[in-house]
Amino acid sequence: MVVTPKIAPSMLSSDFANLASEAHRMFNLGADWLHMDIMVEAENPVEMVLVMTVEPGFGGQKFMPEMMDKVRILRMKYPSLDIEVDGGLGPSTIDMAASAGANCIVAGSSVFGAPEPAQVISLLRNSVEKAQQTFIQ
Ligand SMILES: O=C(CO)[C@H](O)[C@H](O)COP(=O)(O)O
Repeated sequence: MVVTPKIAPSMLSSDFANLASEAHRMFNLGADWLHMDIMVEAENPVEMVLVMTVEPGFGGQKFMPEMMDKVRILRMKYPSLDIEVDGGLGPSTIDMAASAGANCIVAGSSVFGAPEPAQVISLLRNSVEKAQQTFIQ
């Protein structure tokens, strides 16, 4: 079973005064999900694991490649689990996360700060799909 790529622009990087239009804009540009930092208590079995690739709390931080070991181990053990990475992801870092096995990509500043956010969303998705081809072979 191959998990599908899910690209999730982080609303932390959006215009908070216009959240509804920012959300519509991202979906219209090709986003699958929107990422919002909300803490809740979970009672359900695990559906997705999030590996933070920056310190939680704010956008625009540097990607931590050392977190990819966790992603790799999780992907080896759980081939059909949604594995999300969050922080510092964009065109220059996505291949590290995708090749480690992440399929859900949270990206804030690289999407909201891009002149063409749709191109970044598409690039992130393509990178995950391309990496998944190498897993299948
Ligand atoms: O949840 C977050 C921090 O807690 C943000 O989603 C994360 O930092 C994404 O921002 P960027 O892509 O700019 O690093």
